Amino acid sequence: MSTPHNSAAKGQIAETVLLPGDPLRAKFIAENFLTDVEQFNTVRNMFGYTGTYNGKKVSVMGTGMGCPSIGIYSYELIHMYGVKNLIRVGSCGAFDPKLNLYDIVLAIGASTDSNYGSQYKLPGIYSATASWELLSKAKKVADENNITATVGNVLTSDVFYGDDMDSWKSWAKMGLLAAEMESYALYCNANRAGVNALTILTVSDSIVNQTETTPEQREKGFKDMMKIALELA
Ligand SMILES: O=P(O)(O)O[C@H]1O[C@H](CO)[C@@H](O)[C@H]1O
Ligand SMILES: O=c1cc[nH]c(=O)[nH]1
Repeated sequence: MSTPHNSAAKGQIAETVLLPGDPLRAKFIAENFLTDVEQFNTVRNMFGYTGTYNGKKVSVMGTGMGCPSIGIYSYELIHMYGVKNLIRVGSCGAFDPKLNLYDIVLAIGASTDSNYGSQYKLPGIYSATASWELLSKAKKVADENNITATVGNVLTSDVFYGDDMDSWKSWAKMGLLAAEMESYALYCNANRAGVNALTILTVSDSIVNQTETTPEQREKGFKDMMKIALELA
């Protein structure tokens, strides 16, 4: 079997899949953290791999950027490939001044300016939330490994270069920690289907402090994020 976007055969994808936005980050994870790696997808260069971590089968696949893109890939992973645990490993821009570069954020919920949730025709506004099972385990792994991980609400935005570059301040007033572009759609798809999803983010820049990571810092932060995500498999 295959889909318009994924050439994997049924059974080639593990029940737990790590989902970076960048397909090259998927390649990096497969090459540096997994053994016995098999590539299952190259369609649109959205690389997907399955391998082994600590004796457990785990997959990793890029999602692209934004709700429509992760919406497609996560839907297919859940409904066509039987994936049960979807763990986004992404970067974010921090609103909270207490967040340092390459700190980890565990997104307990995602607020949004996206219209993704309108498809469900709900009589109100949906709060998209993470799997408690994955979230509590991720926090435990972080604590045990002395990794600073802040749990909170994030903004999933449809825009990276918004017309109003100060709009983040209104979200920050509501306690949101950081901005990224995919978690709301991921959580909607997972919750609608009754499977588990969690977003783990590395702070790649601070919108409030006007700072950004060097490549070296990014590498360290991203490694912490991978460690937490892979321990959930
Ligand atoms: O690093 P990734 O996972 O792509 O995540 C963030 O980076 C991209 C924007 O540069 C958006 O996809 C945003 O969510
Ligand atoms: O500022 C940022 C950084 C990463 N990802 C985003 O969506 N925004």
